Amino acid sequence: MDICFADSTVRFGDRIALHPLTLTLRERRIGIIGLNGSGKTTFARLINGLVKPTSGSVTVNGLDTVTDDKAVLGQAGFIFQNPQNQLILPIVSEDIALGLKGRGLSKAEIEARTQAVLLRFGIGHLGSRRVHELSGGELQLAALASVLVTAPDILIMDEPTNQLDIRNRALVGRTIDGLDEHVIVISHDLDLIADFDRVLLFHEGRLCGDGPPAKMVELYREIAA
Ligand SMILES: Nc1ncnc2c1ncn2[C@@H]1O[C@H](COP(=O)(O)OP(=O)(O)OP(=O)(O)O)[C@@H](O)[C@H]1O
Repeated sequence: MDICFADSTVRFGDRIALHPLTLTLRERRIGIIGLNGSGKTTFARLINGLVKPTSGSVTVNGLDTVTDDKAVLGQAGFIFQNPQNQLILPIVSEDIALGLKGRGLSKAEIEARTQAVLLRFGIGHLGSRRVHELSGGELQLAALASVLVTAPDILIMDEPTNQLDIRNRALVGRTIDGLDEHVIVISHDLDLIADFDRVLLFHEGRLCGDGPPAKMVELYREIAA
């Protein structure tokens, strides 16, 4: 994985959501922390092209998020804060299979891959369930399966343990630990990112810390005080 921000900025009208930023990300587990409104989601959305830089550029494995936007979406999967908004078909397995449509795969191959990804996350029993009946933890795992079935190199998760109880937080944490993919996680749950390789700290639209988790959490507590 190679994600490069080159003097990238984001403005929404008069508001600067992200001040000029230049950095390269290569680590397998990257956490993003900071106060509400500090620019974390904007930064993460730049990676898969959901937000385009107002100036500067962002490239993912050499692909530009503006000019190669479709290819970038194939490299970087995004799991939104509310996974129920992401799962659009009523039945879990139908939703997972949806990501594989239009790729020239046979029906049998789509079914096999859907089943394989459900088993990978230990949620084979959820395949035939209705999305709106799932618990928060089950929804998070179903969303994970629906994104990872398309085999992205990078997975970006926006507050994956938000609204989860202590048991489901641990489950999602263990699941992230076991993933082969590169993972970038935005989180207010500081335990979740405690063992990550690198943590980025945002404040008022600027990257104000970049380092190991313990150090960045300490700096974050100073900023928040
Ligand atoms: N589409 C948009 N239009 C206008 N302003 C926006 C838009 N998206 C984000 N912003 C603004 O940009 C700033 C950064 O927002 P962002 O969502 O990136 O913060 P965040 O750190 O992810 O916050 P939180 O922890 O609350 O989710 C905020 O001031 C926000 O209001």
